[in-house]
Amino acid sequence: MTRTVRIIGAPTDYGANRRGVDMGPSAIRYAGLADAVERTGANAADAGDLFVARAEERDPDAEAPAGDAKFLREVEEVSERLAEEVAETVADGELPLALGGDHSIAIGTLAGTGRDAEIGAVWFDAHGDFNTPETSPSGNVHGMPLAAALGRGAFADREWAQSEGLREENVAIVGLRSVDGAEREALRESAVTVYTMSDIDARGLTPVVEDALDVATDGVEGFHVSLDLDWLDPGEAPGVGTPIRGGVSYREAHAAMERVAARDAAGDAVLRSMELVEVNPILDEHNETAELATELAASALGKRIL
Ligand SMILES: NC(=[NH2+])NCCC[C@H](N)C(=O)O
Ligand SMILES: [Mn+2]
Ligand SMILES: [Mn+2]
Repeated sequence: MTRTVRIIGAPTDYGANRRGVDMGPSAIRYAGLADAVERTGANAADAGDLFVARAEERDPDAEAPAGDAKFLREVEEVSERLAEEVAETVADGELPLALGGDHSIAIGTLAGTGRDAEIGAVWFDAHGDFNTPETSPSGNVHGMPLAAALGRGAFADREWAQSEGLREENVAIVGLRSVDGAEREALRESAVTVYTMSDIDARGLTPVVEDALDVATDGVEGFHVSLDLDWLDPGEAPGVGTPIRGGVSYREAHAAMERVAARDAAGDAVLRSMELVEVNPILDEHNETAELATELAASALGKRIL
């Protein structure tokens, strides 16, 4: 049976400090995402963009009180819409491919994909995104979605943010190289598995990604792949808001996505949902980061060289 990939745009920048990332879905579509998906042998169905109130219409009083996250009410609205759409897509037997927008959209994706099943997640990112409103130095929600989905800190009583079927034991972060002080402590005492850039340097990419996939597929029905384009080195992916030197190469990124596809094909726990986030076309060079996002999605969905 041919798989259908439903493309869902979430053009938001409420979780980040930078304008422009809300144009990510347009840039990724312009780079040829639907065609690239179809060349993997899947059907591509584009569900269009979710409604996101324009930043110009932001309520100036929406700025969070000290110690809370910025634009959390706006993030909640977008998350609820996205969760609904993702849950519906999964219920229809299709694979949701969400396009950010900043990484706060993962709150909605994970809430939706974890609604009626035990799931795992692999987080390909330079950052841990494990802050909470209490620990965040910036107040930006794109540094918090993993903690939010797991109901940590101030997210404990925010049900909309939580992913019912996701447990820390089934979460793996790959390629971490930028982490804040209190975020580091939180990661250390959590049950999340972290593979840093040093682990990739010491062991090589493939075994690290295989281990991460073991974590994310252990005893669950399916796994989510969250791909923050700042996971790659800024030389390969310049169009991101929070670039960090020393990221993975073009080839390593493709190799990782090919491991995802292989694990999906093995069928013990299938690829259930995916998202491409943090592409900022204003900071990009000739749309190369959006093109890269498109290529990497194709590799994760089974595109092969031969
Ligand atoms: N998804 C991202 N690009 N996150 C960047 C987070 C940066 C920083 N750790 C913060 O919490 O503000
Ligand atoms: Mn990041
Ligand atoms: Mn991120």
